[in-house]
Amino acid sequence: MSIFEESMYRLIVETSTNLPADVRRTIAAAREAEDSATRAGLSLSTIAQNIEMAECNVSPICQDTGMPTFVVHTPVGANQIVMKREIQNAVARATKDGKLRTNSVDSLTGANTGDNLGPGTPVIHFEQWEKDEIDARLILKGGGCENKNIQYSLPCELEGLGKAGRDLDGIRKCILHAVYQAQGQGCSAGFIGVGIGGDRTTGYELAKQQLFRHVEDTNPIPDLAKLEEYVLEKANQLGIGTMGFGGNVTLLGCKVGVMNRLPASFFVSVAYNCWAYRRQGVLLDGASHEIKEWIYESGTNHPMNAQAAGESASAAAGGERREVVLTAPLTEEQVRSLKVGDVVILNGEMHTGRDALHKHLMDHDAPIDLDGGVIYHCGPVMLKDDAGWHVKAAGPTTSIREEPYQGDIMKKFGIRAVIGKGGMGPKTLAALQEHGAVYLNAVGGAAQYYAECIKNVNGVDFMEFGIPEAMWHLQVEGFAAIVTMDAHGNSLHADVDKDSKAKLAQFKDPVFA
Ligand SMILES: O=C(O)C[C@H](O)C(=O)O
Ligand code: SF4
Repeated sequence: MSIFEESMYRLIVETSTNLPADVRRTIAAAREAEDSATRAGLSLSTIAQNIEMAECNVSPICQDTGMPTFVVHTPVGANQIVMKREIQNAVARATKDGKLRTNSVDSLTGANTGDNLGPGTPVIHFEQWEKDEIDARLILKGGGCENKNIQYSLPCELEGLGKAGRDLDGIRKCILHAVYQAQGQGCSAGFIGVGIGGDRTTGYELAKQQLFRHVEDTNPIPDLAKLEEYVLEKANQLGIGTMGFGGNVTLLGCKVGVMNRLPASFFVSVAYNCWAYRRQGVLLDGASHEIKEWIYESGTNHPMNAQAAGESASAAAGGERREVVLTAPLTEEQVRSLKVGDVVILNGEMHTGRDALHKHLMDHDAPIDLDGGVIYHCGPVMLKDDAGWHVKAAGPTTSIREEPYQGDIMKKFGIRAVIGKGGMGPKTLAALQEHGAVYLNAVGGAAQYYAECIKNVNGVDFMEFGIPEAMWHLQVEGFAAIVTMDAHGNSLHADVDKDSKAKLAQFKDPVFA
């Protein structure tokens, strides 16, 4: 393997497994701002613990290692064709080693290429510059937060905020709205990159470029520096909180860039990144291709103090929060006794199922008996050796994508609990009540934390859907999640959405007139 390929491999592993210092400091500050006994506080403790576990296990912080996106600056005359091939080799190797999930899926057939290579993946942008070194940066941005990106075409009408015109104040409204519409589904608290101007394509590119800025930098354009500061302060008054559980911290960073536009177009493009904000970079010697320095300060010397705080949080929560230990399969009576806010500690078997499985089960039988069963919206990272399959990372995926199917499938197979993140909609809520089932919200991104609860892989069906979409039968012990939708018609997600929408309306009046 060439030195360049080896350096790219190290960049991938570091990005996927070790959150940099600036991101860690911001998450640590968020923990300070939340009462540790609240749902948001408990989730932040889990997140802190997960960050440390990922570094220690050298395993993915989150199971969704995203669309690997490289931005590489090379000296004039460097052979970019060879570099591209070597980056692809490094991606395939990191996938084989379980540092990246198999994330490249044929859009027409659904077939997973298995090595993260295929048309359009990974994304590699080259740029020449007049320096001797190579600057290679990588961002691993997952699909759940990518789905919460949004592009506004000004002027427009925004719910809660009214008219957004073609000026700084209209831009302000779009950005606040972008945070509101993401709710907890992109694993808040998040970071946003904003691109003002460009066309639809370059606007989004500019927004993503902002995610390569340092969290603690200051925008060189004074108006934008003020806007960034304003958004960070006000977005945190929306009360969406970590995972959309409600709380004081909703946004961890806001970076805004600007470029020229066409007279007819005025786009504001927003790239939403979850707390698992994985980006790193290396400066390589132009001749040897050895790593000279890392671009973002390493997280290694910034422990999250997860253990101590985690313990005190659960001790504090003990008094106020009902904790219910259950073993699957579950009975209707057990799940009907649960209420929003209860913490469920689950033991026994659960079955993963996401987009391909839900679609399939609508008009096919299940390969196993799901009566009283627990479905986990999860696409894990799995590795196989002589002893069988091992779970390398296994946090929840965004549940709302299964909204068209979930209620029907629950009733058809007698499923009693669904675990995921971000909550589900009115159709599922009605089915929970009618049939007797609950929705449990796990902490999004906490892929190492949950992987440790999985004690055995009992089996797998539908491997033809690819590793993330297959139905894994997992034996768990002490799997903790919070009831956020119960069988009595209550949904924490609906409540937080309604409250935050009312709060959004406070920011209707012009600020940057
Ligand atoms: O695909 C996944 O595992 C998770 C995804 O990033 C999500 O946030 O829904
Ligand atoms: S599950 Fe959450 S933390 Fe992981 S990539 Fe998706 S949005 Fe990010």
